[in-house]
Amino acid sequence: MLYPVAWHDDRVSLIDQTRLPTLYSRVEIRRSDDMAMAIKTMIVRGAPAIGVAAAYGMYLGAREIETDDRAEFLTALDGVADLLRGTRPTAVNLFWAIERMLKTARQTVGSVESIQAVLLKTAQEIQEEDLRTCQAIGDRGLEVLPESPQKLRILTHCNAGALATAGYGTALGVVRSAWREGRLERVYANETRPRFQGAKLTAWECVQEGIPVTVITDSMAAHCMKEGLIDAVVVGADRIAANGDTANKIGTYSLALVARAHNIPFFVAAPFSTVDFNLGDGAQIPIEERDPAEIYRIGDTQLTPAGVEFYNPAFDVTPAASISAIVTEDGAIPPEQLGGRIPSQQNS
Ligand SMILES: CSC[C@H]1O[C@H](OP(=O)(O)O)[C@H](O)[C@@H]1O
Repeated sequence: MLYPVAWHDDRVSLIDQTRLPTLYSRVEIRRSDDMAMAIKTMIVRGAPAIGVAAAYGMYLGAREIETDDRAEFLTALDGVADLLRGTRPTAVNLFWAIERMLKTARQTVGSVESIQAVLLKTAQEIQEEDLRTCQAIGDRGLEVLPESPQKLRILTHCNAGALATAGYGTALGVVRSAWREGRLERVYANETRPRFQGAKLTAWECVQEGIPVTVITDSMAAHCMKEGLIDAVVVGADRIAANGDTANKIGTYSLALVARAHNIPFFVAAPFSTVDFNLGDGAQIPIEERDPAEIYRIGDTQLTPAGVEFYNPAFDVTPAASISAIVTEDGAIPPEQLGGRIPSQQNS
């Protein structure tokens, strides 16, 4: 099993996803500011993985606070939360994980040391919960994939795999479950400009497990669907509004429109924890804009002339009406029914 975030004795170990696929390496994180930087620079990325990393970042920050005074400790912990909140704005998992750690600290009676101990345990619970959730999503996805005598060809976008979660993956979790059950012919992986998460990360995960994978450029996806090469599209999510509108990697929206035009089922695979029931629709989802250098530079190669301007939104929002179903750990839900599933206390 692939774990992008792992706790070892006194530190967090992250797979450095900026070095894959050419180099598998792990970065050791001992401080909250280093964890914040790791999230911002996408050493660790993917909504659930970001939530797990932020939870450990909260513990690392709590460990740095040198006071025995409870009030002083909780005030300083708020500062750690602000540091981590400032990393990336779209993945809701980051924010609920931070809030859950803060709530745990406030509700824990006893010494600062005892609060710190509970915070580490809570971060580990968030990680373990996400792994179980992803495995459930993967298996529940089997219930909605097209029934076919032939094995399926599933198109996915970006990386919603083990690398983007505590392990196993959401969209790629569905792929893993289909592969395990002998229902998958191959994955078509959109390369996913500008950071190439599909070409670099999804393809790497598939190759590690012997899952046949065809990498295509984003601009080829519509042609592949039109040519009958794709049986289903399964993607992840960074934040889902209560009406089912879904924010995911830039390029997801156009995939959904083309899939619908060709009557190809389009599924979002995501844990309930990615649903932000505080947002009525997708227009309210904050969309991260990243460094334009991601567009104009690949390695040492400059792609554009001087004098041009850039626009680099990292996500777009797919309307609920373009989504066939949202596959959660509790099964597939028509997006329009999501609002009726508000949990008693979301991510408490
Ligand atoms: C399992 S959801 C992963 C989700 O996060 C990715 O974004 P990024 O690589 O920028 O963190 C992408 O939207 C994936 O679908």
